[in-house]
Amino acid sequence: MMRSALFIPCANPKAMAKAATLACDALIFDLEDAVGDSERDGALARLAETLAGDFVARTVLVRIHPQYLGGIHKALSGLRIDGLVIPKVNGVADITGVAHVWPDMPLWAMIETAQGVANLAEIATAGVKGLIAGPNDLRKDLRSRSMKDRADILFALSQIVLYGRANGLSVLDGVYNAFRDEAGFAAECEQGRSLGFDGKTLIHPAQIAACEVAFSPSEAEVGWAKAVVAAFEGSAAGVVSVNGEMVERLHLAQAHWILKS
Ligand SMILES: CC(C)(COP(=O)(O)OP(=O)(O)OC[C@H]1O[C@@H](n2cnc3c(N)ncnc32)[C@H](O)[C@@H]1OP(=O)(O)O)[C@@H](O)C(=O)NCCC(=O)NCCSC(=O)C[C@H](O)C(=O)O
Ligand SMILES: [Mg+2]
Repeated sequence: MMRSALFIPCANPKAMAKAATLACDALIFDLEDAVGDSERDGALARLAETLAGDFVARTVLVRIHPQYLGGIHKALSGLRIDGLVIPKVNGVADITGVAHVWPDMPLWAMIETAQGVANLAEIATAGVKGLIAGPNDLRKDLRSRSMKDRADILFALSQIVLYGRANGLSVLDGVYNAFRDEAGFAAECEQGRSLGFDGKTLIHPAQIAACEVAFSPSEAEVGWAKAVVAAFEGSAAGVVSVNGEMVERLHLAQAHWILKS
């Protein structure tokens, strides 16, 4: 399960000091956009030091800057990293280039350019473990304006889910920039969950709790799942009725998935 994945800017000593204790599903240590050019060496050294410690989060990812991959590999190889996040993936070459330098490392592709969306079919079959939406870069590339309910990038979000699911990959929604806007964030989590995303990338620790609630089954979903399992118990029927609704065996599989989540 990866419901919540928090970006930690490696150039920020206070944020890095908090990383070990943050109770999100995944941490994404960022060496790309959250690090200024003059901060690069210090950020990398701080990350190497931090990765030597333990974390409450189950999964530790590093978002690389492809331009500096050689130095990043040299500084971090042998340290605990569960996967690399590749930003601005336009096509398969962006993935094979990283895999060549860092073989056997699980890779995640950020889909945040027009080319990335257009080439999703090849990116999703290039051996990556997951896809991550990047709404900020995507809007920049598309020259779109942020619209209500993300109407301007909805097609891309749905394509990310579609190609991810078709290839058995994890799919994470993009960040919500207004980190003090709790209601707006909750609504966007709800939308991401409804679109089919497994979880969401975050920029602030205050977003973790609400995100985990949104991407976990609701009480109503658990109630429905239990009722479906009960309805099929000891029954050989292909279809039954639960609370006035048709339920088929495909719903039983869905119910088991909800109860397992
Ligand atoms: C957005 C922020 C710059 C806000 O920071 P700040 O004003 O310092 O917030 P607070 O005062 O509320 O912070 C309270 C304390 O929490 C720590 N903190 C804040 N954010 C994080 C974090 N992400 N991880 C760990 N700790 C964090 C602060 O240091 C404060 O500590 P203390 O003073 O000791 O109490 C900031 O939240 C931030 O930088 N967020 C992450 C930004 C980032 O990583 N950006 C890159 C990834 S997002 C992206 O690239 C999108 C994608 O690619 C796309 O295209 O869409
Ligand atoms: Mg981006």
